Amino acid sequence: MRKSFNHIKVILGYVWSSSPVWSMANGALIVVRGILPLMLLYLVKLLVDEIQFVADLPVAERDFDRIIPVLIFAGVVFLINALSASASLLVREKQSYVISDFFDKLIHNKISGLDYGYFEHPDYQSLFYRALNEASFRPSRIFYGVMGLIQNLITLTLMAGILTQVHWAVLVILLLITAPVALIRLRHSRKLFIYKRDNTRLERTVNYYNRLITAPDYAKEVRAFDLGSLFRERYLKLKDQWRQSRFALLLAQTRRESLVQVLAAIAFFAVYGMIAYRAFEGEITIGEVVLYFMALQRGYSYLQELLGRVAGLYEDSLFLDNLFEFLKLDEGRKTVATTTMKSFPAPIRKGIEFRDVSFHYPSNNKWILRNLNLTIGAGETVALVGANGAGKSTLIKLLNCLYKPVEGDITIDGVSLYDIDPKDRVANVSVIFQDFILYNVTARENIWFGKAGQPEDEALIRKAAADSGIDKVIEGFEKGYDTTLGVLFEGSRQMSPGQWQSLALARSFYNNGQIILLDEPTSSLDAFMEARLLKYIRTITRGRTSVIVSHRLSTIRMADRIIVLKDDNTVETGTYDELVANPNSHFSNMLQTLSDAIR
Ligand SMILES: Nc1ncnc2c1ncn2[C@@H]1O[C@H](COP(=O)(O)OP(=O)(O)OP(=O)(O)O)[C@@H](O)[C@H]1O
Repeated sequence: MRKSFNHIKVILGYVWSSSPVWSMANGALIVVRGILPLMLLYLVKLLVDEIQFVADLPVAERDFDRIIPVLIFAGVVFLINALSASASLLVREKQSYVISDFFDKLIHNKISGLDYGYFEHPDYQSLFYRALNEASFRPSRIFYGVMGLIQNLITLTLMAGILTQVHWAVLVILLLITAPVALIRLRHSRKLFIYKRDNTRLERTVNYYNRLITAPDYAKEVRAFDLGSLFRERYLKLKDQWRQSRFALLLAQTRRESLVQVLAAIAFFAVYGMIAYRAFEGEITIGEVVLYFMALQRGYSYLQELLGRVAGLYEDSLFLDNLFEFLKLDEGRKTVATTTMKSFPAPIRKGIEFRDVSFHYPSNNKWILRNLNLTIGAGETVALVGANGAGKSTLIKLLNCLYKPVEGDITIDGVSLYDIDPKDRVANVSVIFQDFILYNVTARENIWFGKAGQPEDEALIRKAAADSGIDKVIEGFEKGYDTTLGVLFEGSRQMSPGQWQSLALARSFYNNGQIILLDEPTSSLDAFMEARLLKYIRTITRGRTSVIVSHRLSTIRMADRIIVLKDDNTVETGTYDELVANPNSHFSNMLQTLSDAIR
């Protein structure tokens, strides 16, 4: 409970700091809307008593004008009540935008600063899923829950004044019949939280199959292998499993609640009976009977609402655990204080050095690289080769600081790569990953994203497109560089995988960094495009320090030097001619195996 209370306090602090004016407007409306129901009740009582009084007068003395002021007053209060309801909706909507923007920013900033490793680690997927799902709506709900609670408290306190006029015991009875339901709900909230936490994986699997069935990325293969019915079956089976245990929880709660509701109804009618009896005895007026009946009925529903809100708040605060757990994740990139960050060496004089680098992924202790020592000289172009799974892409990820070596260090001109200001590094390293992104934005933006920190440079964009050979394709579109690419949006134009790869290359050319990292840059290109591109890669890598991962001989031959990553975590390096001339080299064995296979 204490933890929940603290969570709520933190969220309210966030909300207040993000929107003090809207919070005050909301608060004022809450007070008004807390008092108005009671005023309405009193006006009904007043009206009934006035009507009764006038009706009891001899016919000649009856004067309807007596009732008119009360009617007008009731009308005004009614109008204020209705207007305040509309204003409250508007203010809530507006403030919910501010709250949602605030938390989106908090989460987006956090997620952008997180180490890349979290995204590839299965253990964190469920935490991300829960945090991102909960964070979107729980904070607003907590704020409005607290606001509603205050409104209920104001109304109930005033209502309690009326109800004690019937009998002091009425309040106790009301509390006794509503408290058990609230306790049942509190227990259910906790169970629901534990259920959701323990079943995140199941819920994610259900969503995964839903995506496999519905998302465009999978549509081709799902049809080609006729996987639709299999996935639908799995989806329904898992969803049913997920829903059944959730329904069982709800059923248990409903059973307990129903029992308590029966007792509540009995107590309720006993109090109604008491009021009716006092009216029968002439102790109270008909107006008072109406007032008490309505106050009792409203008091009961407000009290239920209030305790329901307490349970809701408790539930929301439990779920906030997910958000806070997520916000507490380490931001590896921030471990180096901004003041001690170094600049990227410009120009690079010595080159890149791997000093005793060992690496395994956080989710698996198997070494991918072990005691790796190698240098890539300034201005040198090396081809990184090796069998599938040898660790080539991993090495590219390390050079991009997506991971840090478990042991050893990678330096540029002696400066640890991890001490360099990330912004400076991004500006100096051009990269194309094996699994590059197909951005569904315009062709121009697709290229500009290579250096989005600076304004678009039209001439450079066109040059990068021409150098990667995608210019003719883009110019062939009706809207040229303004054409939205992909299949997601109306009026878009789709390109072939090879064309997308050329575009991704244009993006990395546009970045124009001192270091160029290309992970299988020509894997989807046809022989002509590849030949053309190799010529250009040779030009842009001249004078730049480049690492090119490739399985293609044509690309490998182009490099100044070849680094072969072997399965036993050792490396072999030399020029193409040196490695081929050495019959014992791993590289020449690879080539031999290849030519035997072709023969
Ligand atoms: N995120 C990850 N978590 C755990 N292990 C991983 C992860 N990514 C890759 N691996 C493992 O690391 C090893 C090296 O993978 P990497 O992608 O670097 O190989 P590669 O040489 O680029 O292969 P390919 O030629 O197929 O592209 C593989 O055994 C792979 O299973």
